[in-house]
Amino acid sequence: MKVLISRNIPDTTAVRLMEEGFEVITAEKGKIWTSEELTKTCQNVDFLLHRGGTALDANFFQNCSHLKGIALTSVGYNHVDITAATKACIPISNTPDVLSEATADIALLLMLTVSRKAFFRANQIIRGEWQGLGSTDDLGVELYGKTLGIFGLGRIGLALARRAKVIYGMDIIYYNRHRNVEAEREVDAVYVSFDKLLEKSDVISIHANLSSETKDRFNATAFKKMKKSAIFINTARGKIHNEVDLTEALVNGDIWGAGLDVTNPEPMLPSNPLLSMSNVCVLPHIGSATVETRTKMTLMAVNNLIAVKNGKKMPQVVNAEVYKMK
Ligand SMILES: NC(=O)c1ccc[n+]([C@@H]2O[C@H](COP(=O)([O-])OP(=O)(O)OC[C@H]3O[C@@H](n4cnc5c(N)ncnc54)[C@H](O)[C@@H]3O)[C@@H](O)[C@H]2O)c1
Ligand SMILES: O=C(O)[C@H](O)CO
Repeated sequence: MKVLISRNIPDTTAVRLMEEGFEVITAEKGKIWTSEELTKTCQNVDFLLHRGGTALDANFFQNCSHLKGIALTSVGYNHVDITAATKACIPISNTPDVLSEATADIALLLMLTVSRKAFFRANQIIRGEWQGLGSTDDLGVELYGKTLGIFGLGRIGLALARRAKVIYGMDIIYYNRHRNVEAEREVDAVYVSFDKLLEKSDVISIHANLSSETKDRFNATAFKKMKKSAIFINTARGKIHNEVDLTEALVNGDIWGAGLDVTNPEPMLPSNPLLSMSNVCVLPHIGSATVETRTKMTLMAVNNLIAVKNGKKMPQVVNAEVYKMK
C-alpha cells in the first residue's frame, strides 16, 4: 500500500504510517504541485495525504478513481470537489477540532494587534522611526467590554468567543446557518440577523467555511453597513471577503481596521496596499501552524488512512455517502 504525502508533515506521523506497513512517498520540502503533476504521481499510489494548495477537482478524481482514500491535513475542504470524490467512491477525511484552539488564538492575536496597532508600531522600530516616548496620534482602541460579532459560529468561532468573553468581557453576537445552542448557553452568545451583525459589532470575526453562499459575503455593501470604528478579522478563507472592497473600505474610513490570516489570492503580493496600512495586520495563513496542532492534525489524517487500510470507515470522513454506495 503506497501513500503519497503531498506536503511535508512532522516525521513522527510519517513513521507511524510506516509502522502500519505503508510505503511512504514524500514530496520534496515546500513543493507546490501543479494539478497535472499531482495527478500523474497519484497513478502509482493507493492513498493521498494532502494539504491545501493544489485543488483536487473533477478532472483529478476522473483520473485518480483508483485511490482508496484521501486524508486532508486541514479542516477546510473547499479545495476538494467532494461531489466528484463521492462519485469516484473515494472517502475523504479532514481534521476538525484539533486545530480550533490554535486558530482561535490567531484570531485573538489579530484582534489585539490591530486594535493597538502593535504590528505597525513594532515595524516602526525596525525601520528606525521610533522618536522617543509613546505615540500621541494615530492611537489604538480597546477591546474590553466591546461587542464581538462572529460570522459562522462553529468550533473555531466558539473557541474565540470563550477567549473574548473571559479575557475581555466582550458581548458575543453571531450569525450562523443554524442557532448554536451550546454557544448561547456557554458564552451568552446572541443570535442576530446578518445585517444586525454588521451594524452592532465592534469587531467582526469570520469563521464560516468557504462556499458559494459565503464567497464575497463581505463586500462593499457589507463594509458600508459596519460601524466606522469596526475591526474586521478573517482567519477562515480569503475569498469570504472581497479584497478590493476591503481595501477601499479601509481607505474611505467605512471601517477602522482589519486583521487577516487568509487572503485572496495566497500568497499575497508584497506590493499589496493593505500591507502598508497602520490599521492592518496580515499573516501568512498560520492558524494551525504550531508543533502541537500540526502533529495532532497529521496523526488524525494518518489514523484515517489506517482505518481505510484496515477495511474500516474513516473516523473523520466528510463524504459519508461513499459508504452507502459500497
Ligand atoms: N487560518 C487557518 O489556518 C484556518 C485553520 C482552521 C480552519 N480555518 C477555516 O475555518 C473554517 C471554520 O472551521 P471550523 O472548524 O470552525 O468549522 P465549523 O464547521 O465548526 O464552523 C463553521 C460554521 O460556519 C457556519 N456557516 C457555514 N456557512 C454559513 C453561511 N452561509 N452563513 C452563516 N454561517 C455559515 C456553519 O453553520 C458552522 O457553524 C474552516 O472551514 C476553514 O476554512 C482556517
Ligand atoms: O482549513 C484548515 O485547516 C487551514 O486553513 C489549514 O491549516
